[in-house]
Amino acid sequence: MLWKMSNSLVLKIIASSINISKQAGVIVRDVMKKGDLGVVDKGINDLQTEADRRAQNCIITSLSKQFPKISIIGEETLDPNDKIEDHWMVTTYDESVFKHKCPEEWLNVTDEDIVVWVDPLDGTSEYTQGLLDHVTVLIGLSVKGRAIGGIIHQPFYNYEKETDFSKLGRTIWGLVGLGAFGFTHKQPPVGKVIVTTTRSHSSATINAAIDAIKPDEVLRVGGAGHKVLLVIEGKAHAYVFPSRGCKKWDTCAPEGVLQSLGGRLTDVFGADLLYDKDVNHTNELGVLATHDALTAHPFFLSKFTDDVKASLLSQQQRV
Ligand SMILES: O=P(O)(O)O[C@H]1[C@H](O)[C@@H](O)[C@H](OP(=O)(O)O)[C@@H](O)[C@H]1O
Ligand SMILES: [Mg+2]
Ligand SMILES: [Mg+2]
Ligand SMILES: [Mg+2]
Repeated sequence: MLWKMSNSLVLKIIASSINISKQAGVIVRDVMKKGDLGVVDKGINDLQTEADRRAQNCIITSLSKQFPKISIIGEETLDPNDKIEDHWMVTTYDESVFKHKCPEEWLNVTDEDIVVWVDPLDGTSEYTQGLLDHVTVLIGLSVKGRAIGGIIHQPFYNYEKETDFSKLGRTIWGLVGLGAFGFTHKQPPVGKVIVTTTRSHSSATINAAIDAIKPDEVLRVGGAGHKVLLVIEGKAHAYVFPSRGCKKWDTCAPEGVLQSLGGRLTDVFGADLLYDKDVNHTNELGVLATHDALTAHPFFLSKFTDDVKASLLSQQQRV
C-alpha cells in the first residue's frame, strides 16, 4: 500500500477514474438492456435518462469518497434521495497507470488545484435512438483551470460485432506530458480535409463555417467525446462546432486526451477553454478541436469568417 500512497494525486485520480468509468459503462449498458430508459426532457433537444442519473451517481459517489477534497462538477442535477447501489461505489485503481512516471509538472498538484468535470453519458440523444457507438462516459481532469487529462470510456465499442454485452467497451485515457492509451493513435489522411460536426444541433452559422472550410467530407455524428475520438483515430482532421451549447463536461476529458497527443481544443477565436470551478458551464464561443496544434489548428481557425464570429458573439450577448 505504501507504494500506492507515494503516487501523485494526479495519477491516482486517473487510475481511479478509469475503473469508475468502466462501472459507469456497465450501468449505461444495463439500463439499455432492461429497455426502460426513463427519459426526462430537460429542455429543447436536451434529454436525460435513467442511465445518465445512475452513471453520474456512481461516478460522483466513488470519486468524492476517494478524493473528498477535490471539486467535482457533473452535468446532471440529481435528487439527493436517489438510491445509490453498493456496487456503484468503486474504490479500486487501474494499476497499469502506476507503471508510468508522473510528468514533473503534475507532481506537486494539490486538491485545491483540481476540478474534475463529469459527463456521465455523452450522446444521450443518440443513446435513446440506438446510435450506441456515439455514446461515451467522460471524466475530465483540470488543474488550475486547464484541462490536463481525462478518460473517454466508450461503453458500446464493438457492439456491431460483439453480441455479449459484458464484452463491450473500451477505455481511453490521457495525460499531458505522458500521452494517451487504450487505442491506436492515427493521423488523418494527407491531401484531403475531413471535418466532424453536430448531427442534431445544426444551424446556418455552423453550415456557413463548414462551407468556408470546403471539406472533402463532413461526418455529422453525436457526442462531443465521440467526435474527438474520430479526430484522435485519424478519421477526421477537426471537430468544428461554432455554436454555443457544448458544456465544460463535454470538452474537459476530450481536450485533456487530445492535448496529450499534440492536438488542440479551443473556442472559435483560438482562446483556451477554462475549467475553474466558478467558470460559466457553457462554452459560449464554440469549439474547435484539431489533430495537430501547430499547423491544423491555425488553418481551421483562419477559416472562421467575421460573420461566424459575430454570430457567436451576438448569441453570447443574448444569454
Ligand atoms: O451529455 P450530452 O447532453 O449528451 O452532451 C451533448 C452535448 O452537450 C452536445 O453539445 C452534443 O451536441 P452535438 O452532438 O449536436 O454536437 C451532443 O451530442 C451531446 O454530446
Ligand atoms: Mg445531457
Ligand atoms: Mg455531453
Ligand atoms: Mg451527458
